[in-house]
Amino acid sequence: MEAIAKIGGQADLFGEPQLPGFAQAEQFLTTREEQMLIAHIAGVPLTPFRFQQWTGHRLTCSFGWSYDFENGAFARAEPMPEWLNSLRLRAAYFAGLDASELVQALVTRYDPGAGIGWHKDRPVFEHVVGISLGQAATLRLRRRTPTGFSRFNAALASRSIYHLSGEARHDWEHGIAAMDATRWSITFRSLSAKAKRMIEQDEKKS
Ligand SMILES: O=C(O)CCC(=O)C(=O)O
Ligand SMILES: [Fe+2]
Repeated sequence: MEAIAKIGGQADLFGEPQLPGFAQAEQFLTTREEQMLIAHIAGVPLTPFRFQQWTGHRLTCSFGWSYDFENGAFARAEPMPEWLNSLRLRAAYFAGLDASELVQALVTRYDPGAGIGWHKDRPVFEHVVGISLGQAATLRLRRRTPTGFSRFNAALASRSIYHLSGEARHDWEHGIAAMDATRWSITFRSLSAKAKRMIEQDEKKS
């Protein structure tokens, strides 16, 4: 109830509070698909997330495009592996996007004790579509108000999918509290108009 009051009183058919630009669905994957994806991720060269000498317990690998948090470099990365193809198609369909828009995939493993602090995704990206595997988590969102923060929490069940766009993506920060068992996520992203222009200009030069 608190969230409903705080974000302006919108609720869906089931009385669940709504945050504009945030959508999610449970049972997006079967348990077998979840297990297969986790097995594929075991073969991915994940590296610890690093930012200004701070190493998180979070391990990641980018496909398609990568953003280096240490030097701000945005660059082409390894192409997406084939095992992500059908997932990308389905994720795009869920988000109402064309699969060709989802040019980045970030594969993340959160070991026990790992989470992700408050942030907004980098401005080179636009849509964020995330799939959760393993331990359930809570995606926390917040937005500053004159007197404090509006807050919105979304349960990320294993095998569920969410889409961050518009207001939820641009105006709200999000984070995930540390979990006590392993969670994996696969997040697909599209590029922002600004990033597309930047790439076009770079490619004209070369
Ligand atoms: O693990 C997730 O579902 C989301 C993580 C996240 O916010 C990010 O990688 O930007
Ligand atoms: Fe994020």
